[in-house]
Amino acid sequence: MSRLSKAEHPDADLNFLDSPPFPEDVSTAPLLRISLSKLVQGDQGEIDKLWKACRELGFFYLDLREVGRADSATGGVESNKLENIRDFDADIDGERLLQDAKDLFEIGKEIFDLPVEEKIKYDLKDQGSYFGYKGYGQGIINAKGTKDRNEFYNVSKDDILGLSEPLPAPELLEPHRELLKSFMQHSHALVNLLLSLLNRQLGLPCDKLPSLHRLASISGDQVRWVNAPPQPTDDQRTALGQHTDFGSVTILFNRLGGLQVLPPNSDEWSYVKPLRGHAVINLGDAMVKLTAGILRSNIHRVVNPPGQQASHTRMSLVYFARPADDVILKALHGSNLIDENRRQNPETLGEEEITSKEWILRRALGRRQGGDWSKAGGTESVRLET
Ligand SMILES: O=C(O)CCC(=O)C(=O)O
Ligand SMILES: [Fe+2]
Repeated sequence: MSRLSKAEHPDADLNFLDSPPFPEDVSTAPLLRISLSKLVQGDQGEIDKLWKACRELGFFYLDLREVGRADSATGGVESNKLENIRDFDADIDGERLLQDAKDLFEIGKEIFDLPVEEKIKYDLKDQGSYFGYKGYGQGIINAKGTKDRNEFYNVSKDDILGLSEPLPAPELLEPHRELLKSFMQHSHALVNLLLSLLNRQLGLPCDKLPSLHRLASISGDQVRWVNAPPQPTDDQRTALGQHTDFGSVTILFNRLGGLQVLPPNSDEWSYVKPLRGHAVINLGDAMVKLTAGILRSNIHRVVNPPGQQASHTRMSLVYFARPADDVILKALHGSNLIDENRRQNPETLGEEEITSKEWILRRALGRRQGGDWSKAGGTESVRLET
């Protein structure tokens, strides 16, 4: 684990050294930078920043550097500092997550390098599943049915943890199941830390949000690699159409730019500049529904990388945490803040009885070719003032 002092980690050092630079002259979104190290120490100022980020933009950077297993297991996340954080604290390890992500980027390249005939064997859409492969142009980016410009490979958490039958997968993934497991466990530990902190800010009964997201519950949690080769300069379009994420918390590792958000009260897309040593974290629709709109799931999309990065293949790695399959996505009881918001906004929020599983399937498959776009919408319309 690296043990560099802050002085050796100046902010100027946040660029990826092996990629062309992110341009200076494009507008970037004002994501707050939150320190995992401070969160695990229970620093109230940092927790306030997290709360603000989750309410206002729904996106933030999490600085994962300098947090190793030892910090969380012994000194950092002590139960007297952060109640509710017990069973998963030993898995909070930012440095390990960064290393796993780096290793998984290499595996991602091998997967996408496979011949298309091999990759499409793992497209499981016709079996009603969103796990496995989605080919280039097999998703749609708008109501007109315009094809996307990327490919995905999705791996189910339940498959890797042995909670469900293994899905068909390329042979080259087999030796890397332990790596995937480690990445999933460490990502999930972060998710639970964030959910515990939000649970407290919301005034929910102890452990409510984490209890809907147990690592061992059957859920739609998944790792996704996204791959987008450079687009011709005279024919560029959105690679991944604008959307909100379906689930609860998304942990995203990016190296090249291209991700854009539409900040609240703005009609201009802004880039999210990738920062070394950081993950980009965003909340999804489930958090909006469970909190009656207190938390925000912001619209985002992916375009061709900007500036000198445009001629490079863009790959990203994502962990999507979602509520357990059987959780009904309705406002939770037991928080005055949520009750108040529900009372104030009864018609915007709706109270549809839909389980997490149905919601994800409807949204994910609605954005595939031949899917029902009209049913693929998320919580974009829930735009409450904070
Ligand atoms: O590739 C990215 O930066 C974002 C991907 C994304 O938004 C998604 O897969 O939901
Ligand atoms: Fe997304």
